[in-house]
Formats: sequence, C-alpha cells, structure tokens
Amino acid sequence: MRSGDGRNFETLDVEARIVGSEPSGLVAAAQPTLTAVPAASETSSSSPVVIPSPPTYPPETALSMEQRLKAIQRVSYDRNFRLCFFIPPDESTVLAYWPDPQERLLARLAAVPPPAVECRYEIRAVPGKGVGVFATEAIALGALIARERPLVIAPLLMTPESIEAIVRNMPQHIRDACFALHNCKPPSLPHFHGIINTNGIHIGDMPGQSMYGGFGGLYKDISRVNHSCSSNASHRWDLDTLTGELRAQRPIAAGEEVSFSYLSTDMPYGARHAYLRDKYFFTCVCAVCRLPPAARAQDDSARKQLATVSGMVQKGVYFDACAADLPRQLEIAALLEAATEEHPYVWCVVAGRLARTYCALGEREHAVRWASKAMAMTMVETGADGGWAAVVAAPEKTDVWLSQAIGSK
Ligand SMILES: C[S@@+](CC[C@H](N)C(=O)[O-])C[C@H]1O[C@@H](n2cnc3c(N)ncnc32)[C@H](O)[C@@H]1O
Repeated sequence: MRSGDGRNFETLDVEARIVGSEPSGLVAAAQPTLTAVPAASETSSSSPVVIPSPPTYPPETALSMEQRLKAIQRVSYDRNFRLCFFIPPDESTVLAYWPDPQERLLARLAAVPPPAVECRYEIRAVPGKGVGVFATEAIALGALIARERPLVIAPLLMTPESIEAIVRNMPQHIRDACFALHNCKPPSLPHFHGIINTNGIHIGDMPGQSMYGGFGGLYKDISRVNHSCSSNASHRWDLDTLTGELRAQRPIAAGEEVSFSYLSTDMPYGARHAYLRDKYFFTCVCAVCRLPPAARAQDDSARKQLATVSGMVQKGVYFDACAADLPRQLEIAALLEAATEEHPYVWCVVAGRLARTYCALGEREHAVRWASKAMAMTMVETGADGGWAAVVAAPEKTDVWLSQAIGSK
C-alpha cells in the first residue's frame, strides 16, 4: 500500500488530506507566510488586510433538539463486527465507523446537510471507458467542479462481514445508487466488494478513528471520474462538511473530460500500466502513455526528479524565500511547468516562495503572477485562497514589500 495514494478501499491512489484536522505538516505548511499590511499613507484611513485563518474545527451545528434526538436514534450497532452506522435525517450517507468516544462528533458532522453547489459537470458515455465526467462550462484553475457527500463513508480495512453489514444498513436509495456504480473486479469477489474496490476514494482519517487505517468514500458522481496520467482535476476531502471536492488543477475547457490520477505521480510508465491493469482492469491510452519511447523515458525521469523535489518540499527543507535563492526557485518552477502531471502541493510552496521573493524585490508583475498561481493551487489543496487573494490584489501592501521599501530609503 502506497502512502498518500489509493483509489479504492484496498489501495490508496488519490492524495487527499483532511483539512481542519491536520495539526501541522503539509496543509499547514501550504499556508502563505506573507502578511498584507496597509501602505504607510493609508494606516490612518483604512484597516490592514487580514489574511484569513484556517477554518475552526469542529464546526458547531445549529440542529434543533428534535433533529438531534432523531439523529441519535438512527445510530445502529452491529454487535458481531463492532461497526457502528449512522444515517443522518436527510439520508445523504451511510457513515460506518468503529465505536469511539468521538463518534457523536462524526454523527454531528453528518447530521448537517452538505452545502449545495452548482453542478458544473455531466456524466456521459466515453468509448472504451464506460462513463465519465465532463465539464459543462469552462472551469478556471483551482475552481470547484463538484462537491458531494459520499453515499458511504467507511473504514478502508473491513472484513467481508462488515461490508455485508454496511449493505444491510443502507436505505434503499443509497443501495440503488451504489449498485449502479461500475464493478471492474472478477465475479469471484462478492459484487459489493467489487464496487467498493473499483470506486472507493481514499479520504484520510476521521476523528477518533486514526488507529483503524483511514477511511474511504463511495460517491455517486465523483466515483465516475476516469483516470489520466496527465489529469486535470484533484479530489480533496473536507471533514467539516463531510464532503469530497473536485477542483480543477489545470484550466478545463467546456466539454473536456474531467480526470484525476488513480496513482502516485512519480510512477514510471511500466509500473503505472501494471498497476492499472491489475487493480482496475484497463490499459491507459492517455496522451502521456501514447508518447513515443524516447519522450516517455524523458517523462519517467522528470517524474522521478519531481518526486525528489516533492519529498524535500514536504519536509520543508528545500529553499528559502530570498532573492539569493531565486534561480533555484525558477528552476523548480520550470520543472513543474513542464511536468505532464500536476503537483498542487509543491506548487503551493514554490509559487508562494516566488511571490514572496518578487514582493521583496518590489517587482509587481512577477509577484502578482506567482501569487495568482499560489492562490489557485492553495484552492486545489485546501478549498480556500489561504490569504493569497489579498496579495494578488495588492502585493505592494504586503509586509515583505513594505519592509524592502523602507529598508531601501
Ligand atoms: C472508478 S471507475 C470510473 C468510472 C467508470 N468509467 C464507470 O463507467 O463508472 C474505474 C473504472 O473506469 C474505467 N476507467 C477509468 N479510467 C479509465 C481510462 N483512462 N481508460 C479506460 N478505462 C478507464 C475502468 O474500467 C476502471 O475500472
């Protein structure tokens, strides 16, 4: 099992991080360090631009006592397998989890109906792939394509009996939607296990459940997204609303198929094909997989190089945001720009450092360019702009720019 990877309940392909429960590390480190402050001449007439803080966790709900009682009554308990099930009053999901003092927190999150979003996609047949998800309008980098509460939220590691218990506890409409999903597995595997292993998307940890090895979500629509080794979208899990988000990690044209990667981005061609054949029973013929052998070898080597950079960036040891390091920052940005697969988290750090450096140098055009990139990639990673919108609007009002200006007087 590859860490941070995982698309089904057995193997983890899609990088998803729970925002709000991440104490430090990746998501926390993705937050920009620039602080926008007003220009000296404005301090008396306007207040400083404050960079938003991360969302509070856990969110409080505004449920009535009647709704709470109804929700609690619907918690059932499978005595044989120790799995609990919670079905919220709107029957939007079946939440399966292990008994824990924090289970009411999970039930409380599920009891709040998911936020409504405009539908910017449609599902239709794709020759050779079954069905797929297509953009119905142009979608900008970082923008939301879909937000959806999974039909089922369940631990990744479950016995066949626990899986059967989930099916038994499903309301009919959820069962129908689950059974309408594709099953790529051989008939030797029970049908619902096949559906879970074909369509489940890794969503990370749940409060009080960390010792059980992560959770997966089975979505009515997001599970219809097909794979590409040069994908244009990214899935992220939002614990606060118990929903999965699909965001554009590249600009997507109206009518274009939406794809994400079922794999770790550093895998070379041969390993990707073996994995997709063994787990998902298809052969990828995306643009990268159709490259001539020499170009494909070059792509494999770029993936390896970027995996090294990504590892260093994630450990926070790569480079400083300072003018002296600018050539190295630009070198990494060029590598990322040429990559056939996106690296949103690495972009957050690299574009953020470049924006900061150009603010320190007082170069507005470059500062705005890189702050815009950092903003879009922070949206992909966290669902929020992380404070970059203020930097894009007025880089000359950031503390870095101002201290440089004061220092040069
Ligand atoms: C999670 S489902 C995706 C939705 C699926 N196409 C459907 O019809 O419901 C995964 C399955 O879709 C198909 N698939 C996904 N990506 C594909 C691709 N790039 N080329 C061909 N088939 C693909 C494979 O059959 C795979 O087992």
